[in-house]
Amino acid sequence: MMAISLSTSSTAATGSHYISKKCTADSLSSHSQAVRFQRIVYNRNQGNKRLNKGILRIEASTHASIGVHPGKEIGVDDLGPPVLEDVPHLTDYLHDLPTYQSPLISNPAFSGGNYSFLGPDEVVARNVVTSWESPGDGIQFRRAGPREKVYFKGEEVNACIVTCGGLCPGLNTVIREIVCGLWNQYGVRNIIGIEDGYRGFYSRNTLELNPKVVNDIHKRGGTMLGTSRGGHDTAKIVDSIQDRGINQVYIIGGDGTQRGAAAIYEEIRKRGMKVAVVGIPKTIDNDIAVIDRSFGFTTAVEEAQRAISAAHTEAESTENGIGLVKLMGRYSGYIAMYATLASRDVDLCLIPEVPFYLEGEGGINEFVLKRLKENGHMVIVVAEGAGQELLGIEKNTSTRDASGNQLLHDVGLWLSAKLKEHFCATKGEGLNLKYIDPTYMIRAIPSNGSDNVYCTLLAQSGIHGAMAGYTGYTVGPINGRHAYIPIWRVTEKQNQVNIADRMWARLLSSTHQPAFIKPHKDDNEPQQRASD
Ligand SMILES: Nc1ncnc2c1ncn2[C@@H]1O[C@H](COP(=O)(O)OP(=O)(O)O)[C@@H](O)[C@H]1O
Ligand SMILES: O=P(O)(O)OC[C@H]1O[C@](O)(COP(=O)(O)O)[C@@H](O)[C@@H]1O
Ligand SMILES: [Mg+2]
Repeated sequence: MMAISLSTSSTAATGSHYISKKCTADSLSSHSQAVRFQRIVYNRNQGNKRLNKGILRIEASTHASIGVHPGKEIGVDDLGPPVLEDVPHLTDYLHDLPTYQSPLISNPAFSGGNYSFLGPDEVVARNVVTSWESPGDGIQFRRAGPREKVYFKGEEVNACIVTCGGLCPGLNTVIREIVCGLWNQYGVRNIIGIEDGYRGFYSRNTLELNPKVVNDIHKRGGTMLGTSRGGHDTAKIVDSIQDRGINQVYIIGGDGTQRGAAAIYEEIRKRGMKVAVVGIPKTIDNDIAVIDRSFGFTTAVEEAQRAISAAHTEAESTENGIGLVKLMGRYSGYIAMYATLASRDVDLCLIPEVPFYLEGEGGINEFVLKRLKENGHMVIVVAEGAGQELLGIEKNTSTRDASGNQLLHDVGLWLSAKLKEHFCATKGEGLNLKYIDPTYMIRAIPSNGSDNVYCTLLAQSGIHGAMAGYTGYTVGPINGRHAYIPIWRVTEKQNQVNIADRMWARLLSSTHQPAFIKPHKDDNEPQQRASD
C-alpha cells in the first residue's frame, strides 16, 4: 500500500513551517518515496531562509527509510537537503516484472563472510566537503552494489559488451571482469563481444566470451574487441539488440560513447524492451564529469614519467638544453598536470585551461630565458590541446574526426619552432631543444595494478546494477564510493582542470612558472582572463 498524504501549514508570524505526513505502516518502505518526500520539504524551503528553521513532523514508520524516529519532530536542517539523482529502473516502464532471490546468497565467495546486500536507501553524496553553515547541494547518487532482489535469472541473461572511442589502459580488464563477474557471480552463460565499436552492432560478427577466452587479456593493452569512432546509428543498434535477443548491454567508452548509450537506452525504453543499458566510463583524458577519475589515467600518468625523465636527461646533458614533452589531453590538462606534479623535473606545464602567450612581460619567452640562465636547462610539458587558439585554430572551422571531435594541430612542434626562433634572435645562438611526443605510448599499454583493481570494481558494480534492474546509467566512483549516475550527468559537461583549485596551485608552487596574466595596456593593472 502506498498512501502518502502531505499537508503543510506555515505561520508567517513565527516563520514555523509544519509539514506533517500520515501514511500507513508500510507506505514508505520505498526509498525513492522517502527521498521524494525530503525533496518536497527541501524545495518548499528553498528561497525562503526563514522556513529553513521549520519543523518536519514525521508521523509514520518511515524512520528506517529516512533515519529518524516516528513522531519525532526535527528541523529540516537535521535532514539536510538530499536530492537523489536516481537512475532509471526497468520497472519504470515494465510494471509487472518478476523478481528473484540473488544467487549471491548461496555463493561461497559472498556468503562466507560478513556479506550483506545493499539496502534501498544507500546513497553516495556528491559533496563531502561542506561547512557548518551550509550542508552543500545535497545531491546524492544511488550506491552501486549487489541487491538481494534481482530482475534476471542467470540463465536468461544474454549480455553483450562493446568498447568505443580511443584506447585506454584497462579496457581489457573491464571486459574480463564483466565476463567473469556475470559468469561466476550470477551464472550467466551467454555473453558476446561486439567487435569494433558501435558500428559492430550492425556490420560485424560477434565474439563468444567466457572466462577462458578472457583469462589473460588484462595483461595486454588495447581492447580485444576492437574500437572505433563514428558510426553510431541508434535505430540500427537497437534493431540488432532486439534481433539477437540481448537483454544486458555493457558499453565502455568516453563522453561520446555515453551519449550514444543514452540514445540507445531511450530507444529501448520507447520500444518497451526488457534490456538493461550500462555505461562504463572510459577516457585517458580523465575529463568525465562527476566521477573521481577514469580508469587508465594513473597508468598513463605513470607512463608519461618515462618521457619526462628522458626529456630531463637530454636537457641537462647539453648547454641551453630544453626537453619538451607533449602529452594527450584534448580539452583538459589532467594528464599534463598530474605528470608534472608526479615528476618534479618539470619547469613549465601548459594546459588547455590556461591561455598563455609568448612575447613580452610574463610570457613564455621571458620565463624560458630566465630559467635557462638560472639552471642551464629546463623541461616543458604541454598538453596537446593547449594554446590551440595561438595556432590560429577556430573552434568551429577546424577539421573533426568521425565522432565529431576537433582534430588538433601540433602545439609541440609549433612551440619548439617559436622557442628556437626567439632564442636565436635574442642570443644569436642555438637552443638544444629535444621534442618528445609519446602520443599513443601512454595509452596503448596494459593498466597498472591500481587501475586493474579499479577496473574490477567498475565492472562488478556495473553488473550488480543491471541484475537489480537498473538501466540507463553510468557507473563510477564518487568520493571513493561507487555509484549509479544518470547518464546525462556525465555528458552534460566535460571535466576540466579547475585552475582556481588547490591542485593547480600546488603545481604552480612546484614549477614556479608564470601565471600568464598580461599587464593591462593602460594602467599596468593585471588583466584577468575571461576564463578565470
Ligand atoms: N552525441 C552522440 N550521440 C550518439 N553517439 C555518439 C555521440 N557522440 C559520439 N557518439 C559515438 O560514440 C562513439 C565514441 O565517441 P568518441 O567521441 O569517438 O569517443 P569517446 O566515447 O571516447 O569520447 C562513436 O562511435 C560515436 O559515433
Ligand atoms: O585515437 P585518436 O582518434 O587519434 O584520438 C586521439 C585522442 O584521443 C584521446 O586519447 C581521448 O580519446 P577519448 O575521447 O576517446 O577518450 C585524446 O587524448 C586524444 O586527443
Ligand atoms: Mg571523448
